[in-house]
Amino acid sequence: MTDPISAAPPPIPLTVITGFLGAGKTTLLNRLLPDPAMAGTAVIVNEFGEIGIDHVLVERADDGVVELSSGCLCCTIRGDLVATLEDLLRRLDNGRLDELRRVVIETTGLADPAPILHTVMRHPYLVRRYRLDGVITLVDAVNGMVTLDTQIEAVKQAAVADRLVVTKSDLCTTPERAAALVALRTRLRVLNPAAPILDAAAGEAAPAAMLETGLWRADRKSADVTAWLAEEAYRDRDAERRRLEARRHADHDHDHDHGHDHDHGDDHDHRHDPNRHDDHIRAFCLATDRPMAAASLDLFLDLLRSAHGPKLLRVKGVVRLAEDPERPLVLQVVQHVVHPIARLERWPDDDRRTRLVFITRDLEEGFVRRMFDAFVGTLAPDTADTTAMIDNPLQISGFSGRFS
Ligand SMILES: Nc1nc2c(ncn2[C@@H]2O[C@H](COP(=O)(O)OP(=O)(O)OP(=O)(O)O)[C@@H](O)[C@H]2O)c(=O)[nH]1
Repeated sequence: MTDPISAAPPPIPLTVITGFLGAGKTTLLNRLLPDPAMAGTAVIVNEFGEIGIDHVLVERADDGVVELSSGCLCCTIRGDLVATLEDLLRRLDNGRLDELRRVVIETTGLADPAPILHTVMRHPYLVRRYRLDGVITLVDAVNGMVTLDTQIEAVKQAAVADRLVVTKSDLCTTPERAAALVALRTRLRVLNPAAPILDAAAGEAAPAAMLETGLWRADRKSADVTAWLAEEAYRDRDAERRRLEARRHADHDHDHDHGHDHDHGDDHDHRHDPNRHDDHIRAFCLATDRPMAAASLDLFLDLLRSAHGPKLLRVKGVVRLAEDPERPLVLQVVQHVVHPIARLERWPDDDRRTRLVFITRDLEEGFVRRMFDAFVGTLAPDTADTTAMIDNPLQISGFSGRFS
């Protein structure tokens, strides 16, 4: 595997901006694009419907805009997305484009970002020329709570984000709305413990806070594994989630006892639905000191992918391979697609453990942890060890030896 750090030309960072309908994606982009830090940025917008208002707004701020107007980016025009990304490279390579320092893709409000990421990760050429920098998800301070209650897509968008941007907090001027904003931020923190939450109205959603969120720092010379994985953020997450759930249920019981009507109009009581989509989302980090054989890693991921692919919203991590422990393998998984990003030349700091961050839907941490322990050789009672799993041909689905 080649190391993209040393390969030339360096891959172009790609940022995906998601957020539910009307969350403020175009508004934020328009505010960002004139910033000198955004020079050399191409924006790919897609339209839902015929009226190209997004296009007009964005084009005013930047010439390098390509509009995709044939439908929703996630389901109908991935071919167009590939063509657009290829065309940008062509224009760069033959000098028609002076520079291409970054590509920003604004998705429709309904889009699941995974297929967009797959488009690049699975394309043999694009994956060498572009690198995913990050997913930025916008959440509306006024409507966000109800959107999260009702739309699983919105929950997934928030869960997989590298940065969360709360918009329209300037409208939270009543005590009720201010309290609802606090509750929304708490909910987002539990849903996605690692992503910083930026307040757009307070000017926090600036390029410096939102870009270069990936593994590589701007100078491309070093990888910041600790910041990328934000492993420590996951440690308190479960306790916080349990605390929140207990409070929600207590409030729910209390409201029932007092016969409250839960329809509060604009102020949207966040406590009214005990079966919220969030309860299906898990975010956790697995770590081990023990080096992992390439075949074990391969098998571990293959088993997870083949049996539970759609439940793996996002996995990212570094792996200490038994065969080459000094050069960590960096990988990223989005649903069923595994993307080994690179082999680093050395560990960037003293922490040389394998660390994998998981964001899952309807996939319990305990299940993944037990499987992981078996593959790294940390045996627990009543758990199959790696040999048993490898010896059982029924378990080996699509074994490919990818990392050996
Ligand atoms: N008060 C306030 N209004 C905002 C803010 N951000 C966006 N808006 C308004 O919210 C509305 C929707 O904003 P857009 O930027 O069009 O939202 P979008 O996410 O691009 O919308 P779609 O493309 O339809 O998904 C517009 O009327 C914006 O002016 C904000 O921070 N504060």
